[in-house]
Amino acid sequence: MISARGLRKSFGDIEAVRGIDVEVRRGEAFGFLGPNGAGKSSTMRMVAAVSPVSGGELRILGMDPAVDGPAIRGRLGVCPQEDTLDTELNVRDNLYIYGRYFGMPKKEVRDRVAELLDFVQLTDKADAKVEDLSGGMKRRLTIARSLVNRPDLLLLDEPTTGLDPQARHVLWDRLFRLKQAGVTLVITTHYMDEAEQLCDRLVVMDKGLIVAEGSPLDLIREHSSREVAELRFGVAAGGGGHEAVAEQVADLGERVEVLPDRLLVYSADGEEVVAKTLERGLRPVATLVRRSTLEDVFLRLTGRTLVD
Ligand SMILES: Nc1ncnc2c1ncn2[C@@H]1O[C@H](COP(=O)(O)OP(=O)(O)OP(=O)(O)O)[C@@H](O)[C@H]1O
Repeated sequence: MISARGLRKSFGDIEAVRGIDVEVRRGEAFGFLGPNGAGKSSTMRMVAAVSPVSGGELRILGMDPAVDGPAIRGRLGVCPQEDTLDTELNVRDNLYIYGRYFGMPKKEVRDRVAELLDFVQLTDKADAKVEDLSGGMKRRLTIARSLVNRPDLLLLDEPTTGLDPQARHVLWDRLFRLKQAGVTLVITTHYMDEAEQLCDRLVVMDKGLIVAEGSPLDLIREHSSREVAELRFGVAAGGGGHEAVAEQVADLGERVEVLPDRLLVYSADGEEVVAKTLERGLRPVATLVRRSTLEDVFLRLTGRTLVD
């Protein structure tokens, strides 16, 4: 569906995307995971054929965006980072106008709008003003709008940023259903839980480059341990702070990361790390044992957290 080789994007001196290779296959949910400024949106805008490629090669649905931009845009669904709904129009008309824009006959658009309102669970809001919708409803309406032309490929730029947990879950459920219906999804996110929930495969981006690629599970297996023991010490406990304690527990795991407020000890058995820490007379004020996540993968590969 998408094939990129050495893809680049520059804005003057700023190199937002510095040569990336990506293959997105039909029917998969593919993610671009990375912190703010990693180059995800810049990549997405090139894939949406709305921002010219600065270097390398890009094919979308087998076409070259420099030549076939309008044809590509006609077959894509795009859900941008910011809602760009028409606040003058009600919910139904936001979809209707969009369908007409694609040149669909009136009757067909009306049927499609009804179908989409049902899909995004906004049928009872059809006559409501956009400004009266919650953030989650607006996002769902934006997704419905991006589906008007029955795209094979749907691009979602940070679909759940700013939504509360419940609204995020509702949205994830809708996206999951789209995937089941055979729509290829490309998602950018800086939420590792979103990437884990939705993506079959993903690339981890940092500073315009891809630093890792694979399924969420493979990436975790490859770059992290099974479990992580998080140890938080009081300021006085270690004398030299978490750095000093880190040296005393370094042999308990495969690796230790020192964050400003806690230590992360990577090991196959986190409970054992906690037990041995206590045996050594160290007294953390809080402990937590959890499984490794994509956040740990990102920390391992870049030395930073996704929200840095
Ligand atoms: N139109 C633009 N003009 C100048 N610089 C830009 C432009 N768009 C993006 N950039 C810069 O390119 C880099 C990558 O930005 P981009 O928006 O692609 O990252 P991102 O991973 O999507 O981050 P975010 O999550 O904040 O959207 C950043 O340094 C950004 O400031």
